[in-house]
Amino acid sequence: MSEAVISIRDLTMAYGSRLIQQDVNFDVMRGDIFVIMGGSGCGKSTLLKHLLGLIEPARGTISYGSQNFTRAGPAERQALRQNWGITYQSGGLISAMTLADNVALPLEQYSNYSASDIRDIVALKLALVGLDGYQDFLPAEISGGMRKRAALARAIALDPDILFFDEPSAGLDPISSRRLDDLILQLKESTGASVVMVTHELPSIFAIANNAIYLDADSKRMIDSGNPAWMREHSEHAVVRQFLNRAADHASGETSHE
Ligand SMILES: Nc1ncnc2c1ncn2[C@@H]1O[C@H](COP(=O)(O)OP(=O)(O)OP(=O)(O)O)[C@@H](O)[C@H]1O
Repeated sequence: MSEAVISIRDLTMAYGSRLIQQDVNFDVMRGDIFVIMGGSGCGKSTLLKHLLGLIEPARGTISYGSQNFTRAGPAERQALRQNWGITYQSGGLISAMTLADNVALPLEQYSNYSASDIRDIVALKLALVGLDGYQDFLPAEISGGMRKRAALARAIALDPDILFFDEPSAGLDPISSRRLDDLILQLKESTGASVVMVTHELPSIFAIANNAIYLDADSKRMIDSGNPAWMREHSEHAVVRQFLNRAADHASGETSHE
């Protein structure tokens, strides 16, 4: 039976007096690969920052399971955060540290594993993302796609329940992007983690997401939610159908010179 891992109720987001989105309601269910969609500037990154507790809601609540995150104190929030793995758009690896040291960082910070256990876990996580043998490389010594995968290895170091991605495939070529999609899907299957992501990569949405919301910049409301493939055909909002049908155009050829 599926259960909600994140519940958003009547969420209004604003920067000071500047309203970004109002009355947003949705649930992320366990095992979802959930995508936050919408045109540029609609508030996708802002919503992700709310989910991570980096920005506080103007109104409404964010809950993780039965815990009200919005009202939680620092200790409770920290406990919840330890169940999250986060990869930022830039990757966020520390450039002066090897991949192994980067992946070891959260383990050293938040677990009680011994040094030798940490070495084993790091090797396992790097192998899971296809970076076996790259332990001693610095981030600058590997490709962009490999850096994204290394960041993913670090995000899964503590076996999180929820993985958050901000534009995971930004800046990647289509093949690396596809490989990252496959990896996210595979990790979701093998770890049972739920995945929440912001992405502009429309082909990725159809490849891996089962659930999504669409934030509309004009009305400043979440105007649709559900399975993206279903929404592409059946959304009652033309703007949502158009947004998702662009994906088919992108996926079907490289002929556009835009
Ligand atoms: N710190 C801030 N202070 C004021 N306004 C902000 C701030 N950060 C973002 N905004 C504004 O909030 C709106 C939503 O921004 P956000 O980055 O969340 O959109 P987005 O949907 O992620 O956009 P994109 O797809 O272009 O990355 C934009 O109009 C942006 O200019």
